[in-house]
Amino acid sequence: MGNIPAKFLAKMKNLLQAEYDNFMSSYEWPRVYGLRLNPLKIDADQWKQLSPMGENVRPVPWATEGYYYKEDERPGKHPHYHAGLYYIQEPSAMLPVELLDVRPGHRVLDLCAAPGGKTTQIAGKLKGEGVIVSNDNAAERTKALAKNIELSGVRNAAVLNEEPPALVPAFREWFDRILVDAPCSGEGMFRKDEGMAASWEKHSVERCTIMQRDILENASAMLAPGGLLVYSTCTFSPEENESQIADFLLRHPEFRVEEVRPPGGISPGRPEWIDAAASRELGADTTASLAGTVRLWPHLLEGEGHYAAVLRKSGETDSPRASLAIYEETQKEIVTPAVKRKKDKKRTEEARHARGGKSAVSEDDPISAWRKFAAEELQLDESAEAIHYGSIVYVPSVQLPSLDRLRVVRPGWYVGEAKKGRFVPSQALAMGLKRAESKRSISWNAESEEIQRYLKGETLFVRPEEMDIAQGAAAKGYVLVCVDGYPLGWGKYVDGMLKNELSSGWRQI
Ligand SMILES: C[S@@+](CC[C@H](N)C(=O)[O-])C[C@H]1O[C@@H](n2cnc3c(N)ncnc32)[C@H](O)[C@@H]1O
Repeated sequence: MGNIPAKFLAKMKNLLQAEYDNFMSSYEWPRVYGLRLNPLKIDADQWKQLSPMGENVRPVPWATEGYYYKEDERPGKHPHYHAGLYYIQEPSAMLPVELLDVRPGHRVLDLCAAPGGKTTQIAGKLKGEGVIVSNDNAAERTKALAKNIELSGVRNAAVLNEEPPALVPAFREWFDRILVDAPCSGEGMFRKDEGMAASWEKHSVERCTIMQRDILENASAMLAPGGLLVYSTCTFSPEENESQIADFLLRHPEFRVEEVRPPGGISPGRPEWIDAAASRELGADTTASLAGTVRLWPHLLEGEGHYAAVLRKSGETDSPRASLAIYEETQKEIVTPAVKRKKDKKRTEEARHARGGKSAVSEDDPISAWRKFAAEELQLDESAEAIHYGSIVYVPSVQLPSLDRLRVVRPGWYVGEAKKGRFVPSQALAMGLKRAESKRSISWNAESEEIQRYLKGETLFVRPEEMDIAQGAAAKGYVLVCVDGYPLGWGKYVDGMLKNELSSGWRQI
């Protein structure tokens, strides 16, 4: 680890004193690898029965669905990865969402979300109820974010590409839970990613501190009274951690630190590292409460360096929206045909805007095309209203506030596109379905040649009796192709041939 900046090492020596040598020894240790099971698809018992890998993993102490695996297992190459059964995630990075106390029905904002590790973890905790609004200000990175959401089969997410101040007017005090997994100087990642060490000077601590302050400021305005905000970084610098929270608490007396007592070698925050003037201004009790934030040290646990703080906003007691349906009812607008025409036109404009100005070709009534497809090809127990942006159809899980003037990547579950009077189902639809929700499906096991060939994009030859076909449905048509019963994508069956409909970006060449 010759390229760790000397300035960083000197700072750590000064902070850690007697503990410094121990800390430094962690750079010599091998990296650990983690994956998180996706509870929207599978639980631990089912996975262990299905996969030999399930026998060789160890649980991550602070993450319900987290496991350590050995590098040579290469789970990212396995068909179960392509079916979204798990997400590969650094073990320490699994903690912030565990602290967010997400419950089904919550409205959750993941403000700095790409590439989506924590968003997919949040979605698992929502169990399909409520909504996760997932935002990142880097347009390019929102592509990976949307793909990971789709891979995980999440139906109740919206993806935005905005600067936080632009979100505030639409979402003021709207969220029950907010995660700020902040851009940071990345000091905790030097062992995992040597590139982070090389770019440390560029992403200077000072620059990051200013960005984080602004992001937190906007996040606080979007949190409902009584709600929880978790702030996390993958860096050691006190300026981006305890001092950032101290500074926030000084500006926001309506927030307090909620003490974390996690298991597994996780350490308390270090109030003694904030500067004396801030400490005096905060007062002894609030300063001491910073010990209730947490640090993950690579020399004290199996994971990289992280920091997390849980902040509660004062106000009425927070609870999941037990009466969500009633609440949503009160939010519904009365839509007359004239209002609908106006809204459709506005959505088409938004779609054009979201695609960087390219014109969206609007087909004749994409919603009817979707409904017809759903009735003919699916067995969905859904009454949710679909919306369309041009020819593309989405199913939002709850009614969001108006997204006018926002850069919208996905306003809801992207189910497909109306094309010349046909409806073409999306990869996201396939991944979000359970096998039984498609009228036609076929499944092979993970080791089969058919699965390898399907993932490469090849056409397969199948007999109708190999497929599961709902009573009354014809053999010809869209087939949900599954591995061990979990969807991988679409095929189209005609006369003994299964044409491969796996989207090009999802194929394994
Ligand atoms: C630590 S990464 C997030 C990792 C992500 N939470 C996950 O678990 O996969 C920080 C992210 O913040 C984004 N970001 C930086 N500045 C931002 C801002 N002002 N508003 C929103 N996102 C921002 C970056 O593009 C980056 O994707």
